[in-house]
Amino acid sequence: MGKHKLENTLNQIKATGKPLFIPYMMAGDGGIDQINERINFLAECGASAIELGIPFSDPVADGPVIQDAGLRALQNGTTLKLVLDEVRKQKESRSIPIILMTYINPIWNYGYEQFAKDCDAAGVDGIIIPDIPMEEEEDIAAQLSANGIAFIRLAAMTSPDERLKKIAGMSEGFLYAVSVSGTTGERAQHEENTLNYLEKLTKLSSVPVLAGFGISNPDQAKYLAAYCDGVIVGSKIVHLFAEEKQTEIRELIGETIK
Ligand SMILES: O=P(O)(O)OC[C@@H](O)[C@@H](O)c1c[nH]c2ccccc12
Repeated sequence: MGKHKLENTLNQIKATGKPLFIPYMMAGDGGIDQINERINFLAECGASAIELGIPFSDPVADGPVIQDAGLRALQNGTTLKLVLDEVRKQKESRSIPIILMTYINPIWNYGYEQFAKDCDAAGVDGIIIPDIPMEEEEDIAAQLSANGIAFIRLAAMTSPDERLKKIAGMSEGFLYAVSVSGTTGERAQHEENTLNYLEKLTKLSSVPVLAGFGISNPDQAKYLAAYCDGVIVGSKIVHLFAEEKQTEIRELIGETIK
């Protein structure tokens, strides 16, 4: 058994032989009252866990689709506090792990210790912070660890092997293998060396490895998932929710994990 519930849940799904599928959704896009509704919908579609984005004014890793969704969410008055309140309401009835994706600035404003406690109280299983370098993560890592929350690390294709090894060894819950160079968003195809990179990370990592960035259809998802444990899909899901194309979301997830 792994140290975190998130890792154990993902490993149980992995043991069924199906690829893991983690959809990303922007909290507050479509309204704050849609947060729990969309989480339930994605769970019912067969998602393995949910990556829930906290909108932020300066989202350096986000491509245009997610940036726009973040703007809409901010205009709806979405804040980290409101999202945690919503997620907490559903804690007892929720059957799927929740991972928060937030830049470090909103966590800093909230206070590291309070943030970690409130995440735990809301039943948040893991955290992704894309803009904190490994060298500066000690304080937030300590608070997350004290509250049993998995700190998911991001691996980059441009990192040398030594660094990848270190990141893979540190990641909790799963390892996020960023599979393009650049920001989030749909891509027609992935570079050929992505496959070697995923294979390498899968060998290095003791937690599940999921590929994310640039994936928007079941063929791409299955192609990459054959070299790791599963995929994360963001922009495509965000885009389909914004157009209220829930049926297409169901097909995308269903086709990938079938
Ligand atoms: O949108 P894409 O290309 O499908 O990529 C997933 C991504 O959106 C999601 O995981 C995410 C959204 N914002 C991020 C910032 C950093 C890392 C990851 C993310």
